[in-house]
Amino acid sequence: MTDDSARDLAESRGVETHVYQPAEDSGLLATAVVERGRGWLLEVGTGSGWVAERAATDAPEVDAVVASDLNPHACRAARARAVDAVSDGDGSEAPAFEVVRGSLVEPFADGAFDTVAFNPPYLPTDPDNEWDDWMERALSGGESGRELVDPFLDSVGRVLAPDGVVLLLVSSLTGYDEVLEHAADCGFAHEVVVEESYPFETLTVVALRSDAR
Ligand SMILES: C[S@@+](CC[C@H](N)C(=O)[O-])C[C@H]1O[C@@H](n2cnc3c(N)ncnc32)[C@H](O)[C@@H]1O
Repeated sequence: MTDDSARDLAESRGVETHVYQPAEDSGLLATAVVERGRGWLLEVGTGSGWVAERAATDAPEVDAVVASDLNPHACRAARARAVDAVSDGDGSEAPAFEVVRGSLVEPFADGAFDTVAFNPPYLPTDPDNEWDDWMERALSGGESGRELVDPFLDSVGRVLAPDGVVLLLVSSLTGYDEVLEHAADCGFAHEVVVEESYPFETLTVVALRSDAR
């Protein structure tokens, strides 16, 4: 079977091929966001928008939520979720959160957010096995697993308000120590918010704050 016919079959059976659906990693990030999110919150790489909805509806210290993704299918799914999340869901009320299409924090102004949350694509992927679709963009962190995490850490400080916090999901598959070393090089101190171990990986959400405070 060709890749295209496999995809057609998956689509005709309603199997999601374009948008990452909530999984254990999403659940851990949502727990951290509800516990630690505050003020204006940006969720980078929102996928289905499920974490952003939790931030908008369940996080007591969060005032407003913006969700972003590079994937246009994800942006559409997240926008539909944001509309459905308000009481009548017919579009007459403001959506529960705003959705912006763009890469990492590029679309956003300096110092705009008190909290930035990210569950990045993190699986180390052999370049010969890249599969080149939106699901690859959701899952693959390139050869090292850190091809999105590193540029995110390099740029996120720009959009953080003074005293802002980053909530970043890190997998042991991506290299926990390497990610935290890069975060330290970018001027962040870290603290573990929540951690779970599974048969093949340990997932940790770290809170990162500028260590220049
Ligand atoms: C592991 S999924 C997480 C989805 C969702 N946040 C969750 O926890 O269920 C990673 C998401 O990052 C998005 N993504 C990949 N590259 C991106 C980029 N350069 N800028 C913004 N989002 C990106 C993918 O499209 C995908 O939706």
